[in-house]
Amino acid sequence: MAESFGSNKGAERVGYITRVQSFSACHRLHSLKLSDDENKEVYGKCNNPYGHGHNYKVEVTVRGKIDPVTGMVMNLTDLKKCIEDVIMIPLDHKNLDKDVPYFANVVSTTENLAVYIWDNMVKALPASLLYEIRIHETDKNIVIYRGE
Ligand SMILES: Nc1nc2c(c(=O)[nH]1)N=C([C@H](O)[C@H](O)COP(=O)(O)OP(=O)(O)OP(=O)(O)O)CN2
Ligand SMILES: [Zn+2]
Repeated sequence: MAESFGSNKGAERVGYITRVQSFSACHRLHSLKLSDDENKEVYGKCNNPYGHGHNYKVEVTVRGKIDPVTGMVMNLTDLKKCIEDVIMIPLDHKNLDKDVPYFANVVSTTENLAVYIWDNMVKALPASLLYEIRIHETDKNIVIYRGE
């Protein structure tokens, strides 16, 4: 009976670890596939030609086996370095639409920002570890992307 409380689960335990990173950037929601009037209609105030800013908060979650020797899914210090390379250097204090080539013809919605971060984080992390990118665009607007 006592075994069912965790002592006999075998060697493999799976854990999820998350690191949170904030960054500031400005953008404008504007689709090259829509007319100016359609853009105004779809994006409203967020289509303002002079843009607007956000203090984004990104949660990067990795999932994997808890190494029985190190006790870690991965070293959070290594995850911190990946976040610096993938999020902070290219995005912090940037104009997403003008400074980040990816958004030259991709609308800088938070959904697309999550895809951008996912695609680059996947390349920076060991294989199969990335589980979720969660972005708080504002206190009220949250986007989740899991690579689907
Ligand atoms: N599906 C999406 N919809 C919207 C996005 C987005 O990225 N994906 N983005 C925006 C605007 O860029 C902007 O972020 C909206 O800001 P705002 O309306 O000010 O944010 P809040 O809703 O949190 O503010 P309120 O205080 O409630 O007005 C719009 N849509
Ligand atoms: Zn916005």
